[in-house]
Amino acid sequence: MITLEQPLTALLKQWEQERLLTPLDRHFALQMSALHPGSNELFILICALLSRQLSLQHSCLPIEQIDVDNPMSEQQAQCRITLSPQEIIAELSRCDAVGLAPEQLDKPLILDGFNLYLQRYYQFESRVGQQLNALAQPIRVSDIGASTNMLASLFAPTERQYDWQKIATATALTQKLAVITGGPGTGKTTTVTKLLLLLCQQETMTIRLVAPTGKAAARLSESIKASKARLATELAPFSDIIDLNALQQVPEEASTLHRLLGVIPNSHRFRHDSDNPLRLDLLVVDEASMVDLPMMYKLLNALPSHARLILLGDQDQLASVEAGAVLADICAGLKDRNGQWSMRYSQDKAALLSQLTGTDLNGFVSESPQLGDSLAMLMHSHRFKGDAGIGQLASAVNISDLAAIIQVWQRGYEELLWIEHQINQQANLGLNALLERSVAQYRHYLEAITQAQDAMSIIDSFNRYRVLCAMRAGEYGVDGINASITQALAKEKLVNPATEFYAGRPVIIQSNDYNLGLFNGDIGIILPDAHNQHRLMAHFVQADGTLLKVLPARLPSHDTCYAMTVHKSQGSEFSHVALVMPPRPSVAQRQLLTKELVYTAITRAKHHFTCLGSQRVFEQACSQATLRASGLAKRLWQ
Ligand SMILES: Nc1ncnc2c1ncn2[C@@H]1O[C@H](COP(=O)(O)OP(=O)(O)OP(=O)(O)O)[C@@H](O)[C@H]1O
Repeated sequence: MITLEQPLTALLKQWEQERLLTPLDRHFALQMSALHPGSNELFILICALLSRQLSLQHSCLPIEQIDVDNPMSEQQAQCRITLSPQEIIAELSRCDAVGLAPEQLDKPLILDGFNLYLQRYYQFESRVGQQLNALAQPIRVSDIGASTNMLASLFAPTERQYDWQKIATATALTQKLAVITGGPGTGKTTTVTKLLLLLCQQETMTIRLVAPTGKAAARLSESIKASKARLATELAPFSDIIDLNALQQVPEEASTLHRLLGVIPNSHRFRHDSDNPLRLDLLVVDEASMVDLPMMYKLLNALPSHARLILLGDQDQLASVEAGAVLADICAGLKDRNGQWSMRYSQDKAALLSQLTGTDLNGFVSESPQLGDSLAMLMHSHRFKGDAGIGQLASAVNISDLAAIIQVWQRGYEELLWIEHQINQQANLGLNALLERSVAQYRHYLEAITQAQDAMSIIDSFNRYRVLCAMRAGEYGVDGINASITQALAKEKLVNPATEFYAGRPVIIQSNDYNLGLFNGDIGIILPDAHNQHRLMAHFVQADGTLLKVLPARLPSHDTCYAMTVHKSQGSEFSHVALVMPPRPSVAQRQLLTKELVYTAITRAKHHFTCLGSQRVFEQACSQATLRASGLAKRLWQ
């Protein structure tokens, strides 16, 4: 069944030392074996593999994907499974600890076809699938003529064959669940603002706006405010058809998902759940790609049965930090075999949308539309004009087109800068060049502090530039780059890092502190207090745009933030982004370097994108797509 070069317990220990397993993975496997006496070595190995899958953010272990000749993918292949996947399944089915879905759900492990789950993750995934399928139902439009007129006023005719923003608005108007996806600047916020305006004209409803992090919530508030202001002017000529007073009912304040659901201190549960549903009629969730599977489960459970749900996000961005890739799974059914996106409507939906938008959508009718009626994709970026370097680079990376990527770099756009690692015996000249540029960029906000400018404008100035790293640890990770930038700034006498908290030190919060109102990912700067110049306070801009001041000693766990991970940058934008990729990544680091990571970093930049890297590593990263094992796409699309 399994051949081993050493006893399995010794191998597990060795794999932990080699970092192929986490201590938790090994303990989980041993604990499962202790709880289920008589379990064989195959079972223990499979438990370790399953736990490792979860540590790597997969939702399950697809048995077919186990490399039986080298299940742990270690260099010396000291373990072999002598069974086929079918035989492994048969063997697991006989284990007391394994239940077969959908009947035996009271066992710690659940086998669903070829996928093995921890019971909790099976519950998350199957319930999220059920809830999304149940939500994806049509809502009757009472006056189609009036809605058609309003849509025509909201969206000026375009030269393009399809106005996807208009189609997305019509989709969300007529469907209880709407998922509006698209890259940066494709108009997700503009579209949702128009939709909310339309709905607010038709009925009074309680609408809530949320995002996964405080930063993303603050950005959503800002975008909705800006979008409302633009609409008020743009739509003035149509005031006979559209009641612009309804714009006032469109909310501007966005909160975090945690705050919406109501955190219970020291508990994984929230105040709102199926027994105590949220009090709202419509919920908009921005940056939905950041929402992980357990969070989506809790959110859907707390949604009242009558409520509409609108998910906004970019399905091509990095998947959530925790398990799952819910948004990508929701969108998966729209991708054909060649990787091209295409809509997938039922006959009725295509007819209704065609009528409402005046665009013939019958070419997108599918015999098995599944979730397709709830999906809308915005395919045209208004931020990156067709010929702009950042937009072109992002698109080429997104489809892993190496020839196009090289061409974009070679065209020499002013907004793109490539810095190659140049390591000699003394130094890395590439790194030095990046540090020099970072000093020049950060100099602006640090000089603003000496000029005693107000905290808001200092924070604003700081937020124009950011260094992003692929990982935390190491010389080219957040830790190393932060140390190097601090040193470079100190050398220029722009900061004095002699003490832990010095004027100008930017900090990023690493955990939630509900009493202080500070959340994981919040970024602030240590500055002299305006009321007492001798006292240093950490200054943060909150989701509602107001300033929060906290005594540095009271800050929850935090780090310096001249550089931050690409993961933590999701939901933020900067005028200038500099991405640092390691020159010689280890095997573990190479797994992190994916096209989604590079794409997310590039699309955080509004005007300039710099990359410190080596061409080979950049190309390898762009060729590697994130794969998250999950059964959700199948539950939604088959
Ligand atoms: N149909 C349009 N025609 C012209 N400009 C547009 C259109 N839609 C959006 N824009 C502009 O494009 C910019 C981005 O729009 P918006 O903020 O709605 O996009 P988004 O997809 O939400 O962006 P992000 O990725 O930043 O969240 C805004 O300046 C907006 O005014």
